[in-house]
Amino acid sequence: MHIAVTGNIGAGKTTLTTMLSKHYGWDAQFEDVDHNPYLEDFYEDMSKWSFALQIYFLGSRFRQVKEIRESGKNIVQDRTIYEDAYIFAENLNDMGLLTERDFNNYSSVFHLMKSFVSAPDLLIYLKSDVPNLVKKIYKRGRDYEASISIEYLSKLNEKYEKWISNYKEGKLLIIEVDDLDFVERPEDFGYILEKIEAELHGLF
Ligand SMILES: Nc1ncnc2c1ncn2[C@@H]1O[C@H](COP(=O)(O)OP(=O)(O)O)[C@@H](O)[C@H]1O
Ligand SMILES: Nc1ncnc2c1ncn2[C@H]1C[C@H](O)[C@@H](COP(=O)(O)O)O1
Repeated sequence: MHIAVTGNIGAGKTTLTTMLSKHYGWDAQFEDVDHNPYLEDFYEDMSKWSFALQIYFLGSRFRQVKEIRESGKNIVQDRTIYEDAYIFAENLNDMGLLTERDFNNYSSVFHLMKSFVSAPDLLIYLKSDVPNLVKKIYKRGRDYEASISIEYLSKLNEKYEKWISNYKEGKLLIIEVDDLDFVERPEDFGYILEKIEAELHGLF
């Protein structure tokens, strides 16, 4: 079983991935954030570092895809390779922060990799509005994320909405998280588990 948790920055992916892996006793796969050699520089100068960061995330995410394929274990994954290409890289290109030449180069590598990628059995989209994302990013308190603008988050949210509304690769569960506190309220976590189990009925 392969479940992936998707959503904008601060939506709660890492938190929910951790909780689900503990609850089901499954392995968790997290994004390469703390040891990422480009992320801090990227937020200081997006135009300069966007290509290097995208290549780094693509490689790191593809390594995860390979591990998921080879391990045969049940896995909960924090963010997918699709988001790097369809959300972040596309948005940086739209914003003029990733040149056409670099975006085309990136996209051709991504499309090659995509042919080796299997979609998760279930994609869980944590849908959140921008003010809530801002609150959560502030609460998490990574210094280098202080420069993230409302405009950047809004554009990413638009990309998420477009991608999710066309997603047909596998089962999809959309959870509106703005009024949920699945950390402090067991009933909210229970609500998410019920939804997951209803979607995966027969696969458990
Ligand atoms: N539903 C929630 N209820 C309460 N706190 C949350 C919730 N989702 C996320 N948080 C908090 O918001 C911050 C960002 O969450 P995180 O899981 O790191 O988001 P993401 O991985 O999507 O960027 C963390 O401090 C986390 O504890
Ligand atoms: N592909 C990406 N391009 C730019 N930035 C990215 C990409 N993937 C992740 N990020 C950033 C966004 C956050 O600052 C950190 C961690 O993501 P999060 O949504 O908080 O788990 O990396």
